[in-house]
Amino acid sequence: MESNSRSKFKIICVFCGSNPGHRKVFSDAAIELGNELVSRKIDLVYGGGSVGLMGLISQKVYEGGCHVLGVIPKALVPIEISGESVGDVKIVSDMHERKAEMASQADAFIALPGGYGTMEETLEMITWAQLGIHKKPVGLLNVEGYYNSLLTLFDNGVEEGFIKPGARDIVLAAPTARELLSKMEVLTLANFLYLFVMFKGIPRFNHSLRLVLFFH
Ligand SMILES: C/C(=C\CNc1ncnc2c1ncn2[C@@H]1O[C@H](COP(=O)(O)O)[C@@H](O)[C@H]1O)CO
Repeated sequence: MESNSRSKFKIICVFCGSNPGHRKVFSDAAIELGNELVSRKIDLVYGGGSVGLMGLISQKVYEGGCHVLGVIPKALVPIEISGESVGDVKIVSDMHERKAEMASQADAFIALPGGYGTMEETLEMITWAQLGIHKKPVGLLNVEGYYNSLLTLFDNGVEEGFIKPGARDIVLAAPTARELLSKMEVLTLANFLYLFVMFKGIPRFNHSLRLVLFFH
């Protein structure tokens, strides 16, 4: 079903498994996220190729009429490695350039279930947010609790003093694509309002509001 309002996001980067996982629920989640992006008219940037969940989501978004950009390092281009991509493909020299390119193109990041590659890419975007390199939301699509143990590890990092409580909030999570995108939209709107009030201000309430927001 098509949504009435345009999303705050024009293009979202999805990290996901180059394998489909053992259970159908993961493929279903990739397809559902693809449908949700299409209904909100959000374009996709991803790792290129047609293997695993990457193939499923890119196909869905492409068929739904949104733009798909695959960013793929030279070494993964041969079709027997990554399969044939849909949409546009940008070939880059290595994995580092791929990540930087995906990060600069996207307004937000979502991780579907995946393996080391997915986790590494997602963790890097979280780290960049922590360092202030970007202010884009990062969401985990926690399909059937796939990311529960990672989220628990983050909580433990806070408990043990390695992750600041504020930095823990960088990571959003939800069990469905719809809920996750809604949470990410709300966060983006809140950040926008925060910046607006900090820099433009609201006449009369200006000073006190700034103080409240600053100490929030
Ligand atoms: C080795 C396998 C497939 C290789 N093909 C890939 N093609 C494109 N991108 C890939 C590939 N493998 C990994 N990636 C990147 O890492 C992420 C997924 O890694 P994961 O370990 O499967 O989570 C993905 O976002 C790509 O950027 C067969 O496994």
